[in-house]
Amino acid sequence: MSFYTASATAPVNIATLKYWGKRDKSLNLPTNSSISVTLSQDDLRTLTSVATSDEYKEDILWLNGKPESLTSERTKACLADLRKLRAEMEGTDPSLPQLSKWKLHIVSENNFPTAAGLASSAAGFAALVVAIAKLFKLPQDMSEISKIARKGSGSACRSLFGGYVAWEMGDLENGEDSKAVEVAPVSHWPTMKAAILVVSDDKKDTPSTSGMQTTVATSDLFEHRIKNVVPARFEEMKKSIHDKNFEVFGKLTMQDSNSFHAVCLDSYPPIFYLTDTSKKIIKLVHQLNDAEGKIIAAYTFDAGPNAVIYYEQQNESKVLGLIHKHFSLIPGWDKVDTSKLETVDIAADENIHKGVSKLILTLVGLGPQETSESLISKTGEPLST
Ligand SMILES: Nc1ncnc2c1ncn2[C@@H]1O[C@H](COP(=O)(O)OP(=O)(O)OP(=O)(O)O)[C@@H](O)[C@H]1O
Ligand SMILES: C[C@@](O)(CCOP(=O)(O)OP(=O)(O)O)CC(=O)O
Repeated sequence: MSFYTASATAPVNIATLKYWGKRDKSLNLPTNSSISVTLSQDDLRTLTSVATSDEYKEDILWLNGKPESLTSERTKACLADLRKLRAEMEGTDPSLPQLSKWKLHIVSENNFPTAAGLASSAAGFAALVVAIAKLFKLPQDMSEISKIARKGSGSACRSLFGGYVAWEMGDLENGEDSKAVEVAPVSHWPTMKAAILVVSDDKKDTPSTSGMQTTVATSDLFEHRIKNVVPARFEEMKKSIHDKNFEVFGKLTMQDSNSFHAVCLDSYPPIFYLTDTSKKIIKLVHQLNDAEGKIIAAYTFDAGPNAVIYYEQQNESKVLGLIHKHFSLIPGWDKVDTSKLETVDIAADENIHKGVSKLILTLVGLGPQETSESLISKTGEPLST
């Protein structure tokens, strides 16, 4: 029996300029370009192992220990593209094993809640595509591979790079120019940190895909957003990253989160992702920035109520001081010497912590990594971990 295997890890990314709207649903082509920060895999990551053998009977995926369907059009599109690239290599070099014709066994684990608005689909599809690209020894660069991950989940294309990443929407109908590119590596601005307040890790109400479709079909504000707001913001945000200008970056990040949730509300029927707790957190961040007289913290919310608060290392004592004042009772403080945090005198509803289940403290991080750690046995079954 012939057996080949490879494993890769991939990070979560949280957009600071949101992707919301598709111009082509099957190719996952967006109506606007977007920007994100890749988060450290020490805290949030997917590990995916893939194996192929001439004896496997079917493609199988085990996600977090359970068999998961591989029949979705999106996953099929990713596997078909990867096999096509491998088949091209085999066509030019007949000595290569015919991996493109064999079935795949895939074992994947997320070290954080799946489908809870923490971008599991982004890390998941990025890890899947990178692991198979390694297995097939594909020569394509990460931007090329990002076009395949994009077909799995739009935001996944941005998880192909570390640091600061843009997804250029492109304008070709076949999507060949709709790809992720690096804006700047982690080393350019390594002091960017993120505090994630997990407001709910239940599965969310309106999935991103259907939410976007409703918005594109019904919101007038959305037209304004994609034509008049995002194009200039995309350039300004890239510049703020190049300049390491947190004041500009933070303001644009908060404005874009608000703009995205405004078009959700303007959809018909309206889509609500922010909860009362999310709104109270927004208010706290504005109060902190007002008290400082400048922007030192910036919130952003995806298609769910969880708050991601970006800040720079040099302001950690103040930003975490505020968060600790209100959320000291929730788990997630083990990495911090809380006695050293600044006392920040900003009041909020005394029960605000009850809406939050945990805190994840993380920072900007690297892109996908090949790893020798494997989740799959020689017989192609998940290894118990
Ligand atoms: N490790 C993985 N490997 C393959 N697919 C995955 C993996 N993790 C998640 N997915 C896919 O992504 C789906 C979850 O995507 P969904 O968009 O609902 O949630 P999310 O990505 O956590 O939230 P959001 O996109 O709003 O941040 C899962 O049901 C699964 O199909
Ligand atoms: C609000 C967002 O997080 C939406 C992400 O949407 P998805 O990438 O999950 O959508 P699909 O392409 O349909 O899989 C904003 C963002 O990440 O840019």
